[in-house]
Parts: sequence; C-alpha cells; structure tokens
Amino acid sequence: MSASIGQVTATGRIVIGYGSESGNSQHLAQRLAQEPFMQALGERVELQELGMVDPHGLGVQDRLIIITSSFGDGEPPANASDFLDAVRMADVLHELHYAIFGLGDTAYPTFCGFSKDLDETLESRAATAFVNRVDADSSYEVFFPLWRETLFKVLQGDAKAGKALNLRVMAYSENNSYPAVVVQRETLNRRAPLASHLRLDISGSGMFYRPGDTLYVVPDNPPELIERILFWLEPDASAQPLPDDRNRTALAGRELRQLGRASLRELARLSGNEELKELLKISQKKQLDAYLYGRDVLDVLQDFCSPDTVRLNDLVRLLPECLPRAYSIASSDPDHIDLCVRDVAYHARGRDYQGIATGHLGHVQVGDTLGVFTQSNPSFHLPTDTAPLILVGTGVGIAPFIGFLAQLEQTHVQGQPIPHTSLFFGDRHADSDFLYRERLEQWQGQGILQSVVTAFSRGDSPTDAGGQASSAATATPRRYVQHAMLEHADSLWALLSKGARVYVCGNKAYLGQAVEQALHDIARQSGGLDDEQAHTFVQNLLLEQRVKHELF
Ligand SMILES: Cc1cc2nc3c(=O)[nH]c(=O)nc-3n(C[C@H](O)[C@H](O)[C@H](O)COP(=O)(O)O)c2cc1C
Repeated sequence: MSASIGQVTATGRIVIGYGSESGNSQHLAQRLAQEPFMQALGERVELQELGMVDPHGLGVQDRLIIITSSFGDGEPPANASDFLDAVRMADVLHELHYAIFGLGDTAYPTFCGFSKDLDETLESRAATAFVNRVDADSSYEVFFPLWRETLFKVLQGDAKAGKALNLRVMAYSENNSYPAVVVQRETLNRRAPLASHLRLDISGSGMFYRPGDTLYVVPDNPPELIERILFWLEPDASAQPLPDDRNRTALAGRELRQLGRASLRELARLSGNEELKELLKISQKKQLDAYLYGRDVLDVLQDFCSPDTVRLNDLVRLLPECLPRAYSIASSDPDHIDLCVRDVAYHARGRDYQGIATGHLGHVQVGDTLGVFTQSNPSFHLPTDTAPLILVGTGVGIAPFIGFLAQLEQTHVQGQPIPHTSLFFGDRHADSDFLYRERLEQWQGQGILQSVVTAFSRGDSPTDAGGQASSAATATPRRYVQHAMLEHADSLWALLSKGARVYVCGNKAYLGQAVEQALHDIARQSGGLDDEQAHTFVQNLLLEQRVKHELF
C-alpha cells in the first residue's frame, strides 16, 4: 500500500547503498539521505555500505539507490564488491528496483567500469532501473542536483522522468576522439599573428566539460611539410607515389614537431652523426632544447642525417603518433566548445613554419570536422563560493576567462550571487589586439565583470574597457599586465584581503613569475608588509591554491 509523505509518494523502504574508496560517493549518499524529501520518509530511508545490502532482501515496493565509484581496472570499491558477487550469483531479481549514480574518471580506460557492469548484471537478472544510470566524472557535483531532482520526481510518481534522464559522460580519448563539426569561425584581431574564435558542435556527444577544462585536438600535419620530408628522402620520386605508399600515408599521422629523445637517439644511431650524439648527452640538455626550439624533424634530417641512412619506413617506425594539442576552453555551453586560437607561423632558415595543430586550426572552415576530446582540469575551475576573482590573462590566455565569465553570466541569470570579478588583460596593440572587447564590455554593462584593465605592450595608451582612462595615463612602450596590476595595487590588496583568488593564464616563460612578483610588490606597497612578510604572503597564496596557473 502506498503512502504519501510530504510531497513524495513512496511505497516501501528506500535503501541508499554507497560504494566508496576515497569518500566522494559516501559523501553524496549522506547528502542525499539528508535531503528534506528523504528526511520526510523517516526510518524508511536506510543508508548503508553497498556491500552490506542484500539484493534478495528488497521487495517490489522498495527502492535501491546506488551511489558508487569505480577503482582499479573498473573494479568495485572494497565496500561494494560483496553486492556485485551476490547479484552475480542470483538467478533472478525481478522484484528489485534500482537507480545507479556512478562516479569515475574518464582518464581511466574502464571509465565507470564497475557501475556500468553492475547495471548490466542487474538488468540481466531482470531487475528494473527506475532511473537511467548516471556516468559522472569530476562533473559529479554538477550532475548530482540534476539526478536528485529526477529521483524526487520519480518518487512522486513521475516514472517517465527517470527514463528521460541522460547524464552520461562519454570517455573520448586520443584513440577514440569525437568528430566535432566547426560551426563558427571568427577572426578576433586585425594584425598578424591572427587570433580566431572557433565554435565546435558537441551536442549529443556525451562530452562534458566545465570552464577551465582543456580540449585536445588531434591534428593533421601540414601537407607541405610531408611533401618536403618526402622530397628530402627521395628527391626523384616525390612526384610519383612511392612503392611503400602506406608509409607515405603513415608519415602524415606521425609527430613531426615535438621530438623526443628516443626518436632523436634512433636518428643519431641510423645516421651515425657524432654531432647529434653529442647533443643528446644529458650534459647538453640546454643546448638541445635551444636547438629544437622552433625546429621540426625536417631540420633534424637536414642538419644531421643523410637520405641513404634514414629511409621513409625508419621515420614511420621511430616517430610516435602525432600528439594531440591542448587548448583552453572558452565557453560554458553544454552543446558547444569554443576555442581561442592564435596562428603560429614564422619564417626561419629559408622556410615557412606553422604550428602543427594551430596551422591545422588556422585553415579549418565552418563545416569541417576536428577529432577532439576533453580533459578535466579541476584545479582551474571556478570555486563554488563568492570570494572575489582576479583574472590575469595575456593574448589567447584570455580563453578560459571567457568560459568563466560565460559561466558567471549563467549563474547570474539564474538569480544566484556571483563574485566580484576583475580582469587584467595584456597583448600587444590596443587598436588591433583587444580580444573579445565587445563581450567584455557587455559583461561589464551587465554587472558580471566589475573591471577590465588592459596593458598593451607596444606603445598604445591603456584604457579601461568601460571607457575610463586607467590610472596609467603615461604609458611606457613596454607595459605588461604585471605593471597594470601594480597601478591598481590598493584595490587588488583590498580584494586579496577579502580572500580573492587569482587565476593566471598565458605565457609559460614569464607570466607566472611576473604575476607572483606583482603580488609581492602589492603586498609591500599597499599591504605595508616588509620583504619577508610579502614573500610569506605570496607563498601562502600559492600553498592555499589561491593563485592558480594555466601556462603554455
Ligand atoms: C587508484 C585509482 C583507480 C581508479 N580507477 C578508476 C577506474 O578504473 N575507472 C574509473 O572510472 N574511475 C577510476 N578512478 C576514479 C574514481 O572512481 C573517482 O576518483 C571517484 O570520484 C572516487 O570516488 P570515491 O571517493 O567515492 O571512491 C580511480 C581512482 C583512483 C585513485
């Protein structure tokens, strides 16, 4: 006999079984048990380790809610394995009604292996899923409230809601990338190197991301580079297909730019070149790095090898597969991924060079397809509290901040509080390189972004995106974001004193250090700290992860 409790029409017992190694699933299970609609059911809600649940002990009126992670090679957590064994041993469990929320990590080949296996095994024993299984990765905090709402609806009697739920992260990877279609392409600046905003359609892919995450693009090598290498290998045969045409095609999928020691060592062995062998000595690491900077495999072949010692099939064998390239995601929309990509093109040693993936992305057009997969980057996500945010980005390092601001806009539209946010943006020329200026001004107008301070290094006067002249009316020809931060030392100190977090994205060579130095100087100048105290202050910010870097 069913009984109506509060708004929930429940029938029998509700057993929440958790399988957890490091506590995430247990914590979610406890939170679920504390939900008012569960609390209203009183003693009929039971919270247990999943391994303690007897699948035969649940009647047709009862509901089993499973929250579990996967471990090892898609194995159950220790406190859940007995349940899987019991289900496997059962002939039929047709009275059993269950819902599974699986936690996992797409970095593991058997993503949510245990929860998927459990779902399949239960189904094979005629048990009934009353809500579709959830496969969550680090997104679980986003999925959990959506799943809880669905559970609530189903327990109220809306059975269809459980069948309509679709919260399954798909685990794409280098070997299983998602073919995303380019649906928009816009040039963001007017001076080379050009920066572009690309929008990829991922609707229906099961790919899930959060602003701050990384998109990997599986690139195609530039055809001109392949042709040049083939010409170097066999100058006479480049016009006609070679006998080993498969190797020719295979070369297109090999890593031609980021050369590892193993490949170089093999080239040194084949060529017998003493100079290359010398460069590969551990003591020559700096010299090797300096040599490789801006060079590719064709340079190495030309500089150290001869075509009679290195053949096409050797190259195909010794070079690894083309490595996917990482890009910060510049959006917060479940159906799209936006990227902000700058051309890498230069002329050196009589040749035109292109970044491998960036060259590829530089040419893709609307309608083209790119092989992509995402990687979660939890240390660069927005926090859940409303402590102020200080965003410091240079060039295309603004990309993740566009994603953050889009996320804050969504939060704001939902009527929830958002943090006080300041952006410091640096690039070269104010007249051509103020990436996303209009969107930033719009966000300022909407009260989503409180201030934008720019630093254009090539002699243009800095302005506030809101139109106000910044305090640095007398700009020096090389004014960088760290200088702009110092000009706003007092307001930044006030924000830091309120617990602000600092997100830094841009050039690996100098930005991280420059911002840390700026924070040190701000602590001295506006916080009145001495040198040692300022040093400790910055170290603490780093230790507490209140300064977060995404440098490339
Ligand atoms: C050693 C180790 C192995 C893991 N193996 C898997 C795995 O095979 N498949 C998967 O999806 N997740 C795997 N994970 C990720 C966990 O399932 C994920 O971190 C989950 O949120 C942990 O939840 P818990 O704290 O409730 O155990 C593994 C994590 C660790 C630390």
